[in-house]
Order: sequence, then structure tokens, then C-alpha cells
Amino acid sequence: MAKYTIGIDYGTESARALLLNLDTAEEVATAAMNYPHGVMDERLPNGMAIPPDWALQHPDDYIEVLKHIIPEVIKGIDKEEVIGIGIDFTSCTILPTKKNGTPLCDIDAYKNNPHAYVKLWKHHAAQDEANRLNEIARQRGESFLERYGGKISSEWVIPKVWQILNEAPEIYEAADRIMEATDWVIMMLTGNEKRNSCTAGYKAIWSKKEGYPSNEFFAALDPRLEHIVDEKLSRELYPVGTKAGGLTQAMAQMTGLKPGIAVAVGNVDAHVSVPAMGVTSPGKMVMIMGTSICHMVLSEQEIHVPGICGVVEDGIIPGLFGYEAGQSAVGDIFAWFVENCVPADYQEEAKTRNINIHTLLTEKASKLKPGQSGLLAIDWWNGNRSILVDADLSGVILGMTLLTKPEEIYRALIEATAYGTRTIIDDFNEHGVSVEELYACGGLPEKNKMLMQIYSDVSGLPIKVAKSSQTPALGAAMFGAVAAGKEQGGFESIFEAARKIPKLKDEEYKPIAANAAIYERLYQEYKTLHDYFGRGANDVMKRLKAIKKSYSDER
Ligand SMILES: Nc1ncnc2c1ncn2[C@@H]1O[C@H](COP(=O)(O)OP(=O)(O)O)[C@@H](O)[C@H]1O
Ligand SMILES: O=C(CO)[C@H](O)[C@H](O)COP(=O)(O)O
Repeated sequence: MAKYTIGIDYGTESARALLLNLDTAEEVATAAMNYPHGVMDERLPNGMAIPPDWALQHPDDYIEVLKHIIPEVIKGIDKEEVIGIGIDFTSCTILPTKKNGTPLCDIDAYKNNPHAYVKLWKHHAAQDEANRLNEIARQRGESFLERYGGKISSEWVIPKVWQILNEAPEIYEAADRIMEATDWVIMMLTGNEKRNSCTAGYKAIWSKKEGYPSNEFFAALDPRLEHIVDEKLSRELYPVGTKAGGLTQAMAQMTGLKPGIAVAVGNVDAHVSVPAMGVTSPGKMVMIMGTSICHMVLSEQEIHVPGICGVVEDGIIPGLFGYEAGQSAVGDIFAWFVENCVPADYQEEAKTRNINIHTLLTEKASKLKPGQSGLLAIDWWNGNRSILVDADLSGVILGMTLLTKPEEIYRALIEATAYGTRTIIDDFNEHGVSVEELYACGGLPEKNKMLMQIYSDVSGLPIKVAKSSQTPALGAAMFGAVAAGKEQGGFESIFEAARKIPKLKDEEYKPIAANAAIYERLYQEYKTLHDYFGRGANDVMKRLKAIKKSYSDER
């Protein structure tokens, strides 16, 4: 009898399911569904306006998608053959719930309060709280700061929860639990609140050696936060690959699976992608390239690298220190350009030729040489995650003239994101976490070869590409097989899974020397601007943002 597991990848706009044949390593079927409520960044379901920099989701969507995508991937196989499920999620994505897991937004008394909903990873409205947290942590000499590159991000658990407390204390009070969405879905699937140590480590300031920050630290932030860990989070955490429990009868009925099959503890999209590319050792950076990019590296040592998102022992692969850095907008910047800045004759040409605008712009931009447009951009359309860790920074395009063409701007935006990645690679190398090769997965490597060549030219490194178009879902399915265990037909460890399952494409991108030489000069210019706008020499971006905010505060 064949053995299968299912991986579910919860992305920003949609969830994807993948059925993996554990004997042949074949991805038998995939299915995707957009979240019915999408990303709520302007209005709540009742039409109420949401302030700027917010990004919410509806937790009911996470269950709704399962009703469709699981039955779709298991069509045609015997459900007895599916032995496990793993999931991965965008993170830090959190929601307030009652003790039994009921989300507060599903309770009539709270459904009109935006703080009762899921705060998506790219909810950037807790920057004030993050700034205060960093200030207080620095004053107190808190050792945890160093593990997180010197700063805690506004995207993470504590700033987001503190924002709830500041702006909606009644929601904070009513929440028995504040959960990562990945842990919440696992609780819905198994009936068990078994939280994973990966999200706690990267997003909630927890470490295997030191645990959470002290109650005194939380009290110094706000006396009402003193017992946040015991009252709203949990000190009981389980390493990735652990079985969270068996699939409940109700969920089995809803999805068409067998009750009791193994469900792995929750995981994160970027983190599951590392073994899903076959990477289980140092020196190789895995880039998950889509709307944003996450940069993941392993090392045998714990080194404090400034500006990264974090280093967590066992956070990606047991026995190694897992490093994460990232850019909070990449594909999203190109989407913005396509949606807002492309003239009618380009739209018309794309329509006539039946190609999408990205393809048209890429075709035109491919004819340009590095530096030929005279443009240089900074990629901070959604703030800067690494290495400045500042959501209040914004984008720049420099060098525009009356002759500037859309494809020149499009290429400059792609180049800007490549410089952002180069800044991160240099930061790791300069601090002793070596990056010698790049491994790429996600939507962008499949969609744009020019972009991949630019990344190789700008970084000066070769790039290998995943064969799977659903690398996170594949990784989640691999962890589902580890949770099921060898006896059931799964794997003994994630190392075994990473040896047997992943495949790479034959094509590999290598730097083109002539391009790399010009990009080196452009990158030096980028670095000058990066430090000028990003390190306090000129805080114009923050001043502009403050003026803009004064309008929304008036409302
Ligand atoms: N041909 C293209 N070139 C560059 N970017 C593209 C192209 N087509 C789509 N995109 C961008 O790819 C992103 C989606 O990437 P994908 O990996 O599929 O999504 P996600 O990050 O949500 O998993 C969008 O932000 C979109 O703007
Ligand atoms: O920070 C993360 C992982 O640690 C997020 O999950 C990620 O940035 C969102 O990914 P995507 O752009 O693929 O939805």
C-alpha cells in the first residue's frame, strides 16, 4: 500500500495543499484556494474602515479552505493511505481567542472591533510599541536583543499584543489566549493546544536556553503585561516535527481524511522550505522568493548578527542554529508598479499579445544593460525588515528624467530588491555566518528568469532552484511524515526526509562577470543611500510619514 502525507501552506492571499507520495517522492496533486475575506487592509467585513499600516485576516478562512483543498488533492487515492498532515504559515500572524480556541472575532460582542481579528505578519501598525520595547530592553541590558540582530520587529508577537492592550484593552482582557495562527489551526485539527517552538523562538522572544524574557521585563513595558506569558501565551513548546495529536473525528469528516492520523505541530513557511530544498547544513542560503523574501541559513554556532530577524537553536533543523533575515516587500513592489504605474498603451500591447504585464515589462527590461537606465531604487515599499528593522522607512526611485520608461523603472525595482538581498548576504558573511551558495524557491524563480540572473549578478553567487513549485507545502508534508514516524511509513527524522524527497532543477544561475562588475558599482551607490536614509543621517521618510499620519489621526 502506498503512503502519503499532506502539506498545507498558508500564504498571504491563499492556502495551498500538496499530496506527497512518500515512496516515490512524487508530488501527486496540488490545490489552492484564495481566502474568502482576503487580506483586510482597508475594511472589516462590516464595512468599518481600518487605519493605515494594518493588515488583518479572518480565521474562519483558514478552516474554510481546508474543506476544499484537502478533498481536491486526495481525489483518486484511498484515504487509508494518508498517514499524516503538516502545515506551515506566514508568521508572525496572531489572533486572540477564548480558552477553547474560539476566535474573538467570531463572538458577537467583539466582531466590530478590528483588534479581535487576525493580525497578519505584514500588519505594521505596532511600530511605536516596537520602538518603546527596544528602548526599554536596551536600557535594561536585556541579553535577548542580540539574538534578534539588536531589535525586535513591529511584526512580532509582543509589539502586536501590546498594541491590542493599548488600543483595545477590552480585547486583551477578553482573550484567554493569544495564538500564532499556525498553532491555532493545529488546535482546530487535533483539539490540542500544542504550540511549536519555532514561532516562539523567532517571533515571541523565546529561546531554548533562556526561555521568555522575565516578568519584570514585561512589567517594565506595561504593568498589565507582567504575566503575559502565563496568561496569554504558553511555556509548553514543542520542537518542529513533533506530533501534535491525531486528526479529530469532526475534521476528518470535513476533509475526507481518516480520523486519528498524525498532525505535526505548526511551522513557518520560510522555515519548512529549508529541508524541502534538501538543505540541512551550513553555508547555503535558502531564499523563499514571493511577495516578500525570507533568507534562511544554518550554522553550527550561535553568532549575533546585527539586523537579522533572529537566530534560534533547533529553529529550522534539530541540532543547528537557524538564522532568518528578510525583505518585507519584493513581489509586492512589482505588483504595486503593475497596478499603479503602467500606461494604457502597454496594457493594450499586453492584451493584444495575450501576455501579462509582468511578462511584457520583463521582455522590454531584458534588453537593457545594468546601469543603462540611469536609475537607482531603494526597496522599502513595505519598510525595511533586514537589516535596519524599521517599518517606517519607505521606497525611493532616483535618477528619473522625462525620457524614463516603465520597463526601466520595473528593472530598477527588481535590482533594488537584489541589492536588499546582497546587503543581507554581506551582513551574514561579515559576521561569521558563511553564505557560499544560494537556493531559491517560491513564485519568483518560476516567473522571472531575468530577475534570477540579476540576483546572481548582484550577489556574485550561483543560485540553485527548487523543482517544486510548492516548496513550503512540500516541507510541511515532509514534517507531517516525520510526525507520523517510521513505523507508520513516514520518516525517522527531517534529515532522512531531506535526503529522500527534495529535487532541484537542472538549470543553475551563475554570475555574468561583466554585469557583476557594473552591479558592484551600483550596489556601492545603493549602500550609500541605504545608510543615508536608513541610519539617521536624514529622517525625511519618518517626517513625511508623521505628516501623513496626522490626517488619519484626525478621522
Ligand atoms: N513575471 C513576474 N515577474 C516578477 N514578479 C512577478 C511576476 N509575476 C508575478 N510576480 C509577483 O510575484 C508575487 C507572488 O509570488 P508568489 O510566490 O506566487 O506568492 P506568495 O509570496 O504569496 O507565496 C506577486 O507579488 C507578484 O507581483
Ligand atoms: O516572515 C515570515 C516568515 O518568517 C513570513 O511568513 C513571510 O515573510 C510571508 O511570506 P509570503 O510573502 O510568502 O507570504
